[in-house]
Amino acid sequence: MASYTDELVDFDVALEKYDPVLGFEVHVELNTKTKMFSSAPNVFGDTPNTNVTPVCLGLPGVLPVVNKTAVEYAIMIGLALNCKIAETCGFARKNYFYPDTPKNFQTSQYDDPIAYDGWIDIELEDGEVFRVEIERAHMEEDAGKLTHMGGATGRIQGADYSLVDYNRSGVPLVEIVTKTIEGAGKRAPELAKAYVAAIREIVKALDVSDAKMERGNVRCDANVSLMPKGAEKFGTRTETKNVNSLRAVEHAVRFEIERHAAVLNSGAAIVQETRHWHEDTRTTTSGRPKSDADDYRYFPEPDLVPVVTTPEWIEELRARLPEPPAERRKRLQADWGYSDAEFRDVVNAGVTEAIEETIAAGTSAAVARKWWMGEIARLAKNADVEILDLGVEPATIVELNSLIEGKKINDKIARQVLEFVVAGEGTPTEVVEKRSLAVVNDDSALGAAVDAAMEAMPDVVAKVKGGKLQAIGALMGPVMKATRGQADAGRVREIVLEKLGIEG
Ligand SMILES: Nc1ncnc2c1ncn2[C@@H]1O[C@H](COP(=O)(O)OP(=O)(O)OP(=O)(O)O)[C@@H](O)[C@H]1O
Ligand SMILES: [Mg+2]
Ligand SMILES: [Mg+2]
Repeated sequence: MASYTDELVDFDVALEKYDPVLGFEVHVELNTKTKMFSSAPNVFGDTPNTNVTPVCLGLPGVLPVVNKTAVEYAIMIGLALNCKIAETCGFARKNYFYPDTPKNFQTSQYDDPIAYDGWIDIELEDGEVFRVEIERAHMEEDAGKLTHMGGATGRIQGADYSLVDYNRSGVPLVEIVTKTIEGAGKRAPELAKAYVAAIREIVKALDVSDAKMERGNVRCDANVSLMPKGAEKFGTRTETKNVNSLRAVEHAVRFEIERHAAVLNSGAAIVQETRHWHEDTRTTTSGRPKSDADDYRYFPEPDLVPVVTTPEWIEELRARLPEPPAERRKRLQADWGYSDAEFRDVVNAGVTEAIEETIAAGTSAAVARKWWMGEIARLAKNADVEILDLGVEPATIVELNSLIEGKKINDKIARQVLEFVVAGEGTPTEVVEKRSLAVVNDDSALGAAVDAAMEAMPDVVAKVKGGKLQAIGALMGPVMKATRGQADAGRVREIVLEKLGIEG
């Protein structure tokens, strides 16, 4: 048994002595209507054990059938990752015993993955583009979901009993495996996060997965090892399983680097094993030992025919690929004329599509950003929800903007109108009507308010008469008050000048 230490070495100190090597296995759940090898529905969140057929339960005598759409999605993922696509490939049985796998094997691919030898470019914060090479992307099926109940910690070892939901059993997966990644140095945690974010972005853009990490649609196993600087041979890796958020991927890699360094510094050896990630303590704990040649007793699946891909089919699928997300982002930023910081904020706020739709519906890029990143973001923050969860439609922004441009309301009132729209009071135009919020620019109403203000402030009037036109500003307060903020300021100024017989 290996010796462990709870000690950690400071990250920067660790990296003075060691070079990290990384490798990622990302499982992507496909959003096909049915499962990988059966007609059971592939739906998240249904009552446990309702979306199951004898095939996903592995009952005796059943025969699997490959889901063609799942194969197409796997090919599309391969193409998006610049992989070669196999002309023929088959499935294999990966044998292991665990209650989440009723067949006692997982149908996967072994030495002939559908896609192999690819790469993606990852842009790091320092602007450097880091190329991550893809070893393979292969098809397989998901296991059922175990929920560990009771016990002191609620974790596997501490649980009193476990529940299993086979709805997830047989859901189509694509596992994307990177080659070993060297040279990231201190940027290893950042690269880990950026890599998984890029994969998520790609499968989302392809629309082959719901890509929600919190639902487990995209799950990352992070392999980490350290080798002394200058060494040629890689160190022993650990594999932290099922890291399910971008932040967690970053933290898990960082933690393992700090932990490996401490173990190595103490003179002990790293044990090749799986590790569990704990979000609450931001630490990993030991899972099960795992050798490279883990004896899964892989053998070809006898019940499935090989998958044959024709060049025509592949080209047809290639034609379905969307613009690569990274290129799309560059194009949008250039089209919209946003600074790097402005664009980054928009991306981080998750409103890129909303802004795109708002512009398409008829506003300038500047106006779209002003609303989404300004007032809408503020309302979302106050309500403690995501911006998109407020449910503001691009059409609402276009309507508000045209009300402003048509001088029907001013900016300040427009912000109030938006609040009422968000509260469900109707469209901007309806709110303006219902609440009588339109700008007051008819001269009789404004004239009376101006008269009252001038009468109340004779000294201001004297200054204006004396040529200090900027003193008119002082009259604006009472006029706005009299019109509940709805006066057309430009028209007020004109009326004052008219009344005093001054040429504007
Ligand atoms: N010394 C190492 N340090 C860091 N990463 C490594 C090292 N050796 C291999 N890796 C990476 O670990 C990952 C191994 O994934 P792979 O799916 O091939 O095998 P596995 O983890 O043994 O099997 P399984 O799919 O059953 O988990 C790859 O991304 C590989 O590049
Ligand atoms: Mg693995
Ligand atoms: Mg793997």
